[in-house]
Amino acid sequence: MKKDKADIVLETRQVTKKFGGLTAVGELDIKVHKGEISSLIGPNGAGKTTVFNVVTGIYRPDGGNVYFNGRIIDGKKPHEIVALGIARTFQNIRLFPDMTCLENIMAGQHCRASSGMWASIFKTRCQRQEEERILAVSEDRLRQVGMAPFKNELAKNVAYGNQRLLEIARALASNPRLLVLDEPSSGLNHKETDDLIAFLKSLIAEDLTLLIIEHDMKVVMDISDWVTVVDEGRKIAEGRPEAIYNDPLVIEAYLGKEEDETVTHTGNEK
Ligand SMILES: Nc1ncnc2c1ncn2[C@@H]1O[C@H](COP(=O)(O)OP(=O)(O)OP(=O)(O)O)[C@@H](O)[C@H]1O
Repeated sequence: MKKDKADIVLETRQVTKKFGGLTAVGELDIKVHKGEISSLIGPNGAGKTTVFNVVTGIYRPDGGNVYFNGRIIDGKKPHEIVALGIARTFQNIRLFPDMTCLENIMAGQHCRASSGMWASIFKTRCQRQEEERILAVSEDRLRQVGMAPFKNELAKNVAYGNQRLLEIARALASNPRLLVLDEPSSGLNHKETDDLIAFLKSLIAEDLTLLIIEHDMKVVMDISDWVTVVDEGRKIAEGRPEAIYNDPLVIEAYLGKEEDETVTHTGNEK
């Protein structure tokens, strides 16, 4: 299927990020199309998380640009990028363990109410409305990921799979157009992974676009419309999942790093 240029939500053009003498990402071009699930895959240390950190404003690239809906966004601060419509989750769960599930989602949203002496002493009407809005959105998102019954549970007391869902709910609460997920299935069992896949696919129906780092090839094959493969910071392949799965360069990149045991080929992926 031919891809329409006008549908590109996110694009990196010649993005480079170095750490001292190490080029973690080198002259990387990736495109993410609207309404699709794109996966970024590659062996350990290939540069995937660094790409995410550049896209979400944690790092400024040393070269190249990042475009979101046609506008350059590199150099912007992480919260500015969230405000533009990109939300993310992290490889390692980053929740507030001693806050409830609902509070975790609420804490992820910035109160935009006016500040100042009077506003800080008396809650202004505007502030109250903002708090009510945040509460409603947070409850909605908790419901959406099926975690409404855990609303008042401390985050540290819910199952690992639910903690991952909670992070996604928190990202969704900022009402993104692009959701960027770093290894969302990591640590999940088969049932949780299947549920997650179904849930992520359902987000596409909501007009969202997804960019995912994923190590489990079964998940990649099942979920992706488009796959970009990086190795040592460089793009080595991109295409539909079936083509990627059979690409000799990709197979070599993974087999060459077999000891990493990062890719789970089950044989049922096709
Ligand atoms: N803050 C940093 N300082 C120095 N080197 C870094 C930093 N972040 C990443 N690197 C290095 O950059 C390279 C790419 O790392 P990155 O985490 O982006 O890879 P990855 O593909 O996400 O790996 P994994 O699959 O293991 O998470 C690695 O060699 C890593 O050690």
